[in-house]
Amino acid sequence: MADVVVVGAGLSGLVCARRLDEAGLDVLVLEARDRVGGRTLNEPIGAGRVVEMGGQWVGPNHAEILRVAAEVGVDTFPTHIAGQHLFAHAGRTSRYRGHIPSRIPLGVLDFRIAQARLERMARDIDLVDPASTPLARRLDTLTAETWMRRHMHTQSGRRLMRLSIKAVLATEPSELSFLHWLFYIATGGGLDSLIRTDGGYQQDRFVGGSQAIALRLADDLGDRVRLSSPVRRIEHRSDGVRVHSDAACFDAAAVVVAVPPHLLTMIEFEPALPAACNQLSHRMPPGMVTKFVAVYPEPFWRAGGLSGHATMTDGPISMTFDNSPPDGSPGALVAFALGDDARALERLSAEGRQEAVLDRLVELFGPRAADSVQFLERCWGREQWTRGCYAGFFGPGGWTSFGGTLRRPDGRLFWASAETAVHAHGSMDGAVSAGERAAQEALAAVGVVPPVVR
Ligand SMILES: Cc1cc2nc3c(=O)[nH]c(=O)nc-3n(C[C@H](O)[C@H](O)[C@H](O)COP(=O)(O)OP(=O)(O)OC[C@H]3O[C@@H](n4cnc5c(N)ncnc54)[C@H](O)[C@@H]3O)c2cc1C
Repeated sequence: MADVVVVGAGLSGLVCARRLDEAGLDVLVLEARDRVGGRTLNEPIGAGRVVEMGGQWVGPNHAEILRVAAEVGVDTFPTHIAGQHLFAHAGRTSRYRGHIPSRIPLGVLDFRIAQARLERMARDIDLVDPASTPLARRLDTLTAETWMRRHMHTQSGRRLMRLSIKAVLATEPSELSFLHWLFYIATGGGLDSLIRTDGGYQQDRFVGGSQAIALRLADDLGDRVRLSSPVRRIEHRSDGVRVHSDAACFDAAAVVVAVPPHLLTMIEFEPALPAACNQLSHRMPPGMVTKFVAVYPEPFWRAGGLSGHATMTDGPISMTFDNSPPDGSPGALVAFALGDDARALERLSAEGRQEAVLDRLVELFGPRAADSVQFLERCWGREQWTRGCYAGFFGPGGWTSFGGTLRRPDGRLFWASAETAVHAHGSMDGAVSAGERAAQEALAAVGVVPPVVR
């Protein structure tokens, strides 16, 4: 019998298990996939180099993931951003510097005024319980799209704001609760912090790829991590839990479920979860993102004075970055298809998607972009054990009806995952802090430390 079973070997579950292990508990991690890391994933691009197909960037305010990376000996390096960026809008591509394209001054002004207003409103958000923010219900029943239509005055400004929302949450503003958008701005330390490279969320990457952190955490835990062990059923009683996976069935004093809320529908609970918790699992859908990486012998765009970063308001991809390894060899461009664009690309064959993405890269970076030596794609909506990314978000009414159950323990059941984080919600940093918090709760439940005061 283990003290605690952790379901899911993403960053959240692995960090939780590490803390429980450090406290002297007997811990077991059950992972559905045949690998660890969940939404972080490295793909080889030759000569021992990798690119990240899942979460990859960290910013200066991501202290939790940076601390864990340092603990397991994974360094960071700056995202390559030197040079001019590209902005493709209304059929024309132009160059710019800074982090907002300046070609459409009225649109930029409209965007900046809206940003200031959003950041003012975000300062009032109660991060621990957004539903108790003043006027929460009113904010929660609006979509971000409705707010933009009411409060922004130019089509180009709205297109910039739509692009920012898609880039940050991988969802359409029409699907998103306005309260969730404000919460996300607050949890990320402001809109600039969310969209910036220097000084923001995209500032740094991990040497050897972000999945290296999960791989090292799992190495340290050794055979206490069981792969290919999807958890199908959890029986929970006042004196313990029984966790049924495809591999075996395990008894423990407590269980930490470290999977995103929408995947709870794939686990049977006995007795059934409270109604609000059951419903929450249907009310926090993930965004939709397909990530493409085109690999080249060298980062040829740098010689032309380009950074490799491009933003586009008219699809089929919305942004690109230079994703080459630290020494720039080989060259790699990462491209993101987000929300409806990613859904539209799913209707094409793999060859059709590759052609559509490379054609767009050629329009942006010139004919050499057609000559990729390797082309990778990862549609996270197609992944059985993820089903969409970057993270779960709330649509209209979600926070005020279901937010209160997001991380509330139920007897011997505890909840982790990036979606349960207060700070840097939905990110790798959030995954780590949620894992640490759930570990503290589980330790209190088995009597190792006093209960956590929330
Ligand atoms: C394309 C993409 C880009 C992103 N970009 C960034 C970024 O640049 N910076 C950033 O900070 N974040 C980014 N993110 C988000 C970040 O990767 C995630 O928030 C974080 O990795 C989530 O960790 P987690 O442990 O909470 O969840 P997950 O990584 O999803 O881990 C959950 C684990 O549980 C397993 N599982 C699910 N169901 C079961 C079951 N029934 N039984 C057993 N195991 C189960 C899954 O296989 C998975 O391994 C991105 C994500 C994606 C996909």
